[in-house]
Amino acid sequence: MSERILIARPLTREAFAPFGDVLDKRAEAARPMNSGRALRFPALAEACVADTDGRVVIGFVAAQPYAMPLTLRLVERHPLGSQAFMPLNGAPFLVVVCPDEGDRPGRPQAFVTAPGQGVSYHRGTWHGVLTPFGAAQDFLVVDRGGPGANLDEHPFEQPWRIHLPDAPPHPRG
Ligand SMILES: NC(=O)N[C@@H](O)C(=O)O
Ligand code: NI
Repeated sequence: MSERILIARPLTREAFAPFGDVLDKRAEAARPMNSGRALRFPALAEACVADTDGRVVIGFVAAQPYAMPLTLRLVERHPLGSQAFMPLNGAPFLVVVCPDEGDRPGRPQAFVTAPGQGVSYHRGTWHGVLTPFGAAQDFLVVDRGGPGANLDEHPFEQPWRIHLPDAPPHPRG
């Protein structure tokens, strides 16, 4: 069976809207604060928890890079809360999401963030795990803490090979 190949495309708010929010201060009207010595971008997204036992937590992830093209073998979702990743450096990273089709992930969609962008997955969005490439990357993560099962995983019978844009699936020539 031939490989299933996907080419990632640049992340846009519109394309990502069914899956989550793009954290991008450029898309927000800034408000001056502290007597104008600082600018606040008030709400890039809203963190949510779906249950009273949950709470929103802020964490830190030091993530190792993945080789590209990525072999995507599994996606996951968090049914009890949203999950946001904001890189602490200006490097892009790979984001893979899937629509939900009858409680199973549909065809993946792959995106590459612009430098300085982060993402916040809506509660229950199927997504690949955090995927830096090229170099290790640190992230702030905002998601749900608390008791209960907040992780569903779905392994693919056949993996996907995900290529970065303008990286041909097969070398030319
Ligand atoms: N498990 C965890 O904190 N990370 C994953 O959910 C992920 O999306 O990378
Ligand atoms: Ni996750």
